[in-house]
Amino acid sequence: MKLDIKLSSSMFKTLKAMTKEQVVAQAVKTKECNRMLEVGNGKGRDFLGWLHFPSSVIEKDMDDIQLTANSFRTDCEVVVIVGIGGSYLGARAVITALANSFGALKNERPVVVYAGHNISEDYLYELSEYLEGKKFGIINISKSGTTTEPALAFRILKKQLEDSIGKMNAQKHIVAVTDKARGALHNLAVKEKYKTYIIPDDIGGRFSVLTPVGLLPIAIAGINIKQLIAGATDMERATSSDIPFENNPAELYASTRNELYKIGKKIEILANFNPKLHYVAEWWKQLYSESEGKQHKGIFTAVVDFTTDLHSMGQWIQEAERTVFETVISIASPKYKVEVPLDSQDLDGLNFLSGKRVDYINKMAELGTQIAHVEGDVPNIKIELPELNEYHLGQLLYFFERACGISGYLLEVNPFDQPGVESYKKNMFALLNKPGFEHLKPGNEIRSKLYDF
Ligand SMILES: O=P(O)(O)OC[C@H]1O[C@](O)(CO)[C@@H](O)[C@@H]1O
Repeated sequence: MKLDIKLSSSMFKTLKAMTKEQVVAQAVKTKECNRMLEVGNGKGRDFLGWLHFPSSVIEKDMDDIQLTANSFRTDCEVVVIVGIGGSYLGARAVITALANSFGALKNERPVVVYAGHNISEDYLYELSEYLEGKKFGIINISKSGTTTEPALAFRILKKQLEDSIGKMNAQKHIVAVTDKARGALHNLAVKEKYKTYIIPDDIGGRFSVLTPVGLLPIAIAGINIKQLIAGATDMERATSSDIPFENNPAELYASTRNELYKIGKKIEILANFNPKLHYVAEWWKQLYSESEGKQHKGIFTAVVDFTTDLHSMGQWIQEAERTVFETVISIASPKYKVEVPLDSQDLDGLNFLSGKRVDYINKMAELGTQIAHVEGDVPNIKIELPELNEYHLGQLLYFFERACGISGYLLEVNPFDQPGVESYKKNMFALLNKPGFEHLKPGNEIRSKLYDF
């Protein structure tokens, strides 16, 4: 088996703040954490379904997802993916990475748009306005089935679709992805006879991209889900605890970032040099911050798109508090070729680059950034993908999931819960007078200090 994602062989030189020996010294403990995932005797053990999910996905299930996707591709000009957090970011990550950046403007169909990931009235108005008169479908994704943001968006979009094509036809253009037995979305889907896909009980939202949660929207966007799963399955094998520590990318990454955390590098910046990776980073941000940020511990996760953000965050990264390290996702070969043309007048002074590929210039920017940041005491981990395609993206997603589980155990937290997310929800429900939450209403005195409404 070919393992295509590699952590840079010069990684230990670029850590600067610590040595290879320091990381290798954690091999035994890291492997123990990886085994805890495999044996299922660690914290959050009821949520380990993602661990062997890629290798257990059956062809028949993928074919069924593909069939549903094909019917949406044929029938719809626009498909709205409704969801938030882990019920949306994975799909958006893969679709943004692999679809043409200007597909919608080139009239490629269906256009995939998103809703339910915010509570903006203006966003919903503009979305409804855009959908007016178009053939559209809705994929509504929520494991709990009760999350306010997607439930609200779905209620509005469902009405628009029913008003436009009638209730019976609307039923054929709505799919629910949710729990097999519980939650408002499950009940609604049964009542309305929607086609439904199940999110397994033992897979939490942020670990669900390789289940129907991610696979259905990704297939609707015309992306090969079998290749995605093939990549993830190979990475499942490559990160098993049987693989020696120094060849095991998930163990190496988990161990390195935890050692950096211990020496005061409290912030991890995930950087890319290709805007197509922006949502992969957003997905990673949720994965690691919800998994590790608890008990007053955990690395703070931040995302930058380079070179864009070198012209904004670059200053901070180079010279502010030395509490950051950087993980760079690098794509070895781009899909297309663009060369800098020769200009006889050279008014812009760029002829020194003529004949060079744009990617070569980008790679020099990447190397220059790595050298500058390492010299500025920002340790640098590089994750290299040979190219941006379904297979390597499948590898990358699984790699991050596996490393996240290991890393959470190294930090001695439960990487599979998110109790802190409930606090804002409780206050919001109380403020909105949701039945059952009245007693939690923040006191008027505190409210008057905080809010002006
Ligand atoms: O799929 P659901 O239940 O709507 O949850 C969406 C997201 O909300 C959270 O529960 C809290 O942010 C995440 O863990 C999850 O990914």
